[in-house]
Amino acid sequence: MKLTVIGTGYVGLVSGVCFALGGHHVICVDKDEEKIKKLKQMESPIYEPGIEELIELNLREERLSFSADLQASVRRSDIIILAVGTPSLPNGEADLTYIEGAAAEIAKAMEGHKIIMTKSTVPVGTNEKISQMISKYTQHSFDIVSAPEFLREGSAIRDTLHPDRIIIGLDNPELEPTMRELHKGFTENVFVTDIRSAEMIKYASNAFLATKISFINEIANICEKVGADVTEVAQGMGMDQRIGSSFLQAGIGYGGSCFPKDTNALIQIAGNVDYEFKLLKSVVEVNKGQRFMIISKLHESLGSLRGSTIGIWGLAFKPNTDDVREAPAREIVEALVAEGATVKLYDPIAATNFRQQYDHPQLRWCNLPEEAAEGSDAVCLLTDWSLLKDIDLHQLAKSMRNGVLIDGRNVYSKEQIEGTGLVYHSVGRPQMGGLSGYSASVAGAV
Ligand SMILES: NC(=O)C1=CN([C@@H]2O[C@H](COP(=O)(O)OP(=O)(O)OC[C@H]3O[C@@H](n4cnc5c(N)ncnc54)[C@H](O)[C@@H]3O)[C@@H](O)[C@H]2O)C=CC1
Ligand SMILES: O=C(O)[C@H]1O[C@H](OP(=O)(O)OP(=O)(O)OC[C@H]2O[C@@H](n3ccc(=O)[nH]c3=O)[C@H](O)[C@@H]2O)[C@H](O)[C@@H](O)[C@@H]1O
Repeated sequence: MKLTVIGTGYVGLVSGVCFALGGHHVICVDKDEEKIKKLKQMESPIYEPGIEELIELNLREERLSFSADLQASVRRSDIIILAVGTPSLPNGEADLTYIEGAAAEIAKAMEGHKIIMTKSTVPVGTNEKISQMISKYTQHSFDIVSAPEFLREGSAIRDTLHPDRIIIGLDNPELEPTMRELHKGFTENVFVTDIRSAEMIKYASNAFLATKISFINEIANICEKVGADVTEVAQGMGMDQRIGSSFLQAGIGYGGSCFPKDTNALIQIAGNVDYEFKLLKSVVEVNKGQRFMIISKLHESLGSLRGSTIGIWGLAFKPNTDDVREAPAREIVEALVAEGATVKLYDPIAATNFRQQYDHPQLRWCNLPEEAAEGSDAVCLLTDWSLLKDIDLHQLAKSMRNGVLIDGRNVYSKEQIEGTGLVYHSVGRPQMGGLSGYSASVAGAV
């Protein structure tokens, strides 16, 4: 089939590349000409493991091309896939400006029948609005399909090629065979439903996953007070198949371009029909507070942070991505700066993106985790990059001014910490190491 994918972000680029791998002819379009220029040189504008190899393979086999010309690409394709951003407006609602802009352009380009498939996450009823909008600009016939995307950044290619399920929302049943054919080879698990239900499945899924995270984080906070270990609790809970073991990893809360935005959007979708989604509001509140436990734990160990040096390991909202949108690191670093700390930052991939969004004279940029730790009073691990698991913790303790390690993602085991001399705080697990001598040394330094 001939496809145009509009938007070469995390969803559009990965989908385009994977559809090309499935044997379709794909044009990936973006209005950002810099991105298109890079892509034509086989350079990915986003960091996603494996993407550049697949771009190269598909270009070589002439199934994939890149273009900034939306209208010409639409004319050459049968199926147009919308994968543009739907960021949050200040009131939490989804901003549909990019969707509307792209829809208008598609309509103006149409010279015959097209199938328009929405992969962007859009509020219930949006596909109907897209349909009305397109009808305003063209006399040609078209079909609308809602095909929400469930990939995760960092494992986007695997998630796309082997999804748990594919959701297809349509109101013209004749489209079903074409949609099954399009996704052939990815999974047999294709669930066909109406458009509004498909739109809702996307928000409900993200909201449910966010709820699991806030739930386990509250359990973690209680564990700390009653002397239980949340990793043991989560493991024991997860053995019940009705609960499942995934998304029960306690930590500093969820970030990223989707959970924060989509939970707020669903609260608004409910609010627009006079329904107060109380549970989801609490999930969001719990998540907002959770990241600041890093600051409380620093206070517990160090007292005032004025004049202290704090190392930060991890700026991305999760490992294996360069995405810093809504990363918990941002608010934590800002709070440390406001409290008068010098902050030494390290991230293997996301530092450039973070620095473009936030920089300050109190920040020091480091190329290695050891560099961020050296001479610091405390190190806070905010992203569970796998390379951090193998750090020599004995050496770490020796290189720091005060060996406080705050592990916001429960990366280290008790065995790894024992004997290092580190004062170790994690989330929902017992603290290890003493505080002796520390408070006195900070008091002396201030
Ligand atoms: N990032 C993720 O992991 C996931 C995102 N989603 C949803 O997919 C959608 C896209 O998300 P991302 O890929 O993260 O966005 P992104 O912001 O990384 O990429 C969107 C791209 O669309 C381009 N664009 C905007 N308007 C355009 C137009 N008229 N013509 C051509 N290009 C245009 C932008 O220049 C940008 O490159 C959002 O609705 C998001 O909620 C869904 C599942 C996963
Ligand atoms: O709609 C979207 O954009 C996507 O949002 C999430 O994917 P993503 O944001 O890429 O990453 P996740 O792996 O879900 O992690 C999100 C956040 O939750 C945190 N998290 C995740 C799992 C967990 O157990 N605990 C936890 O704190 C992560 O650290 C991260 O900050 C969903 O998992 C995808 O299915 C969905 O397609």
